[in-house]
Amino acid sequence: MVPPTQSNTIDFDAAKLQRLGFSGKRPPKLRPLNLVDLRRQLTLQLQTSLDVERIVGLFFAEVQRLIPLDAMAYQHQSSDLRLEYGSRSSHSAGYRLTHEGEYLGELIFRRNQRFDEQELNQLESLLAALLYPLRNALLYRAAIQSALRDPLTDTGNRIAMEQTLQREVELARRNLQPLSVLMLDIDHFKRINDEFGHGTGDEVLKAVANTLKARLRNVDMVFRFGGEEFLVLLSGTCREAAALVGERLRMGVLELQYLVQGRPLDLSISLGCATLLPAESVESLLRRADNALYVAKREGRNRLSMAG
Ligand SMILES: Nc1nc2c(ncn2[C@@H]2O[C@H](COP(=O)(O)OP(=O)(O)OP(=O)(O)O)[C@@H](O)[C@H]2O)c(=O)[nH]1
Repeated sequence: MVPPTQSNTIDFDAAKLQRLGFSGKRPPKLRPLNLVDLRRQLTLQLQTSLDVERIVGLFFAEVQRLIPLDAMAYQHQSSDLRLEYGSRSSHSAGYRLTHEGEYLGELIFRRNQRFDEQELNQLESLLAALLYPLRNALLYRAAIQSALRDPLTDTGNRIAMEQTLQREVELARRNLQPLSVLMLDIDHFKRINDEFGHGTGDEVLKAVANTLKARLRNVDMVFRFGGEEFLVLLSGTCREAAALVGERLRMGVLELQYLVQGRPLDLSISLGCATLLPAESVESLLRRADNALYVAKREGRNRLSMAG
């Protein structure tokens, strides 16, 4: 398939920035500004986006209209954000950002030349323009992430699964790369619930999900899409490699030492594996994986079955 050359979507962020005299394709050197003008301009520009990377990148570029920098780093661990701009250099000025007591991350400015007192004061003044937009962008990011995650197992939810699958299948086709999926289900899970209660059932779900994540390279590709059903998306993975991953996951759950009331609980999973065929739809891929899972269950559970 040929990649689209034209898009009908409008990037509102970019359009707004352009109206404010700031386009993504910036000239190499921007006109210097004084502190008051730069702060005013920053306040306007930083409000144009809810994307943390965009806001922090914009801040780095604009600050240099007043204060030369070689690099800047930003991190916010709980949001899994670590951004680096420019190249490492010897001197640094670091700030712990907070807004009304709320932690907003750490920002470090770097340069080969020491920062003087006046520059530090100016940096602090400019940082004030960053706080509100950054806080809003972090909140937005958290909201998006929680809308796409299953809170019990901290894996992707069904919406995330559908979005990611669609995107990855299109990419696989465009780049002529293989893609496989593993659909898996905990064996006799109903018995665990019936015998030990739903609380224990929930804990078992978490333990299985953690085992899957620990045994996979890209933990963002695990989705819980039904009660005790998970999907593992393996981009760039052919049938044989997917079978190896499936076996690794099966063994991982089998080896899980899960104790209930001091007694070990025997846990196992059944898996169905399907590899994307040329021109195949997402629905058909999932159907084949589901059929393979059904075969694994029918043939005795605790096994992997490959779709034809
Ligand atoms: N604790 C808990 N149980 C759930 C959750 N979602 C679904 N279930 C239960 O999962 C069980 C699924 O049972 P079945 O579909 O019969 O499958 P099974 O007992 O695993 O049997 P096989 O799949 O055939 O091996 C049901 O008892 C559901 O109530 C959940 O979020 N927490």
